[in-house]
Amino acid sequence: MSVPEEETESADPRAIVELFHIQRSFEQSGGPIALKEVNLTVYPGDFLAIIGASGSGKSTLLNIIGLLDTPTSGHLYLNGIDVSSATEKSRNRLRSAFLGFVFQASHVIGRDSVARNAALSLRIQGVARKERPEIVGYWLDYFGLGHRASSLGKQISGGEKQRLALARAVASGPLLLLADEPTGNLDATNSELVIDHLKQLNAAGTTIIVITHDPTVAAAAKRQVGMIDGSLHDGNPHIAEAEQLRTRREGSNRFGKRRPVRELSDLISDALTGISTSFGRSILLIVAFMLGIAGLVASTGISQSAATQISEKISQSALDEVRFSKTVPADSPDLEPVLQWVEGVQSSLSRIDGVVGAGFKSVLPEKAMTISRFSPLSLSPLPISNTSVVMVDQTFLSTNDLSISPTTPSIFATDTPTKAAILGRQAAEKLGIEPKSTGNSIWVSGQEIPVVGILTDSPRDPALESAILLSPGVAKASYANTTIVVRTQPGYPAPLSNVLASAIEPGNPASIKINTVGDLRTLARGVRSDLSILIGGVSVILLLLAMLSAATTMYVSVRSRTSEIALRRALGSSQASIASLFLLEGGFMGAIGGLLGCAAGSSAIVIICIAQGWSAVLAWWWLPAAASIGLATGIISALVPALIAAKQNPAQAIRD
Ligand SMILES: Nc1ncnc2c1ncn2[C@@H]1O[C@H](COP(=O)(O)OP(=O)(O)OP(=O)(O)O)[C@@H](O)[C@H]1O
Repeated sequence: MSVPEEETESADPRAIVELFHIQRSFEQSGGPIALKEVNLTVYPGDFLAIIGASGSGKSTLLNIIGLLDTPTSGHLYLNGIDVSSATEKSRNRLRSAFLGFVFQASHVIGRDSVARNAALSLRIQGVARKERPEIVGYWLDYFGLGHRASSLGKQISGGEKQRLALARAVASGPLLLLADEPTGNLDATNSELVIDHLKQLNAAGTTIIVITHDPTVAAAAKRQVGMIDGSLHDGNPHIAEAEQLRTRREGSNRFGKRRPVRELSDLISDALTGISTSFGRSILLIVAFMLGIAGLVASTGISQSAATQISEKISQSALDEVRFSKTVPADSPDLEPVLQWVEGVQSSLSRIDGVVGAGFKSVLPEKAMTISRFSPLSLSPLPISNTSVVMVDQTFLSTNDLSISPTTPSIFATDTPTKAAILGRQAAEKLGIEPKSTGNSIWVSGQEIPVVGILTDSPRDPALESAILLSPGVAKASYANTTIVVRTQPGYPAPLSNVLASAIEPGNPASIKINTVGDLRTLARGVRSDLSILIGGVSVILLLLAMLSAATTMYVSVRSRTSEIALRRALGSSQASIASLFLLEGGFMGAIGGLLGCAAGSSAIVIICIAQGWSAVLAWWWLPAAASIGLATGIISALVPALIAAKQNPAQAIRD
């Protein structure tokens, strides 16, 4: 923007507003040249009416004087300061310190009280909380609204709203009051009231520029200028007792100079009011965050509880158990040689110090046999699935602390040809066999096998409670995963694991794979992390969905609050404080969702653990962690809506 040197020098130090060759063109956005070479000087104490036909450029001029819009070229001075190229930040500060606005629409915030609406400009200006009631009280009384102070903005009449807009505009003590069609929406009586108030304010020292179609308003002003097609007519400077009036601004000056204070509590209370206004919308968002975070908490807690459970059981076995397995060649799947090998191993182990007993366990692949409750000949078989089938021997049963009802049967010895089955508690349930009933049998690959007992508890190997245990000989073949579980005296597993392989297979110790409990601990950790990855993954997806829906809802909310945002900007709110308002709203909803999610997730953990008979793992720090995650996700989802709100053009938004 280039301005001739002499014009810059000609700035009149007594003027409150000076415009030199101001142009505003909307040609780039397909619009007209709204202002052409406008020159205007306004002195303190002036009451200037700008009159003109619709579309002549009045609002554009007022927006430029009010620093809501920038001219395409020309120079603008406010109170002697060249603001033509002022930064966004100083324009905000100048608006808040020097200017008051009244628009055709009163832009009263319906959900806030009348007093809170009137205090908006003071909050933005940074007037301390404790000083506000006196100022607000004075101006509400001045405009005849003292008795409505605690009513909601939406409860007062149109005339009262416009007087409230006047109170809000002058409460911050502006040097210059800009009014854009202030009586445009009012009936004759209310228009008269507003005109009287404008006159009184001017008489008390407030400089006023009003744009209007209304001849009564124009007549009330001390000076009128016409606007035709973007040019001012009779816009010559008119000095109105400038020096006396400069010192006569009674109402605005009565409260003296104030040091601005940024009250965080204002931002917080604005954000909370925003949340409570659209209560239903806020509740839905909070529930969305709650579900995501409840899932995260539950996944952490359930996987930790499960892992603790497994670890406890493994720790029990840690002191007195070694497992080893031998790979059976795939081309020799016959059971007989395996059983002979097991017997040989058992007899050599019985000579080793510290060995209490060595049981045999072979997990049979599900596909190798069909299991059903009834004879496949009498009924079409309804094979059960997802149940592991394990072949075990007598020693395994007696050395693994199993609780079997009615009693531990002795017919599982490897040298006894008897075929029998013991059903894990959960497998019996699946097959429809009552725990206390006797004389049952099941069908395994077409042969009837009597059920000799129900396994009610297996603390060392909990997986057996959902398995079917068969005696040796039921299956025709053995399979690759045959394990010998050696129960030792306490403290023996470690030294034994070093010597077992060569004691059993002196010729080929490498064919024996020893599993110490340490390996199982790694397995338990693996189980825990797999479980938490699975549940945690689902929760993260839930949380992302919550963020997406929060972002969409907040975007809609920004769109519906255009007028409020524009008003705040007009009163001097910075882009950053508009953005922080929405970020804080998102953050609050996220944090509340996080706290509720923590409560819901912890309850889920407790319920699941009680049902499983586990001890629940809960930690106090989940509460602050969940609140922080909620806060962070809430803020992240509010980012885009907050940026959109902050970037809103106030001049455009006021028109909308
Ligand atoms: N953001 C914009 N983009 C394009 N054109 C615009 C924009 N703002 C204003 N205009 C145009 O500039 C011209 C002047 O508009 P302005 O609103 O200042 O007139 P006005 O005298 O205040 O009219 P009214 O009395 O009806 O409010 C109009 O032709 C208008 O369409």
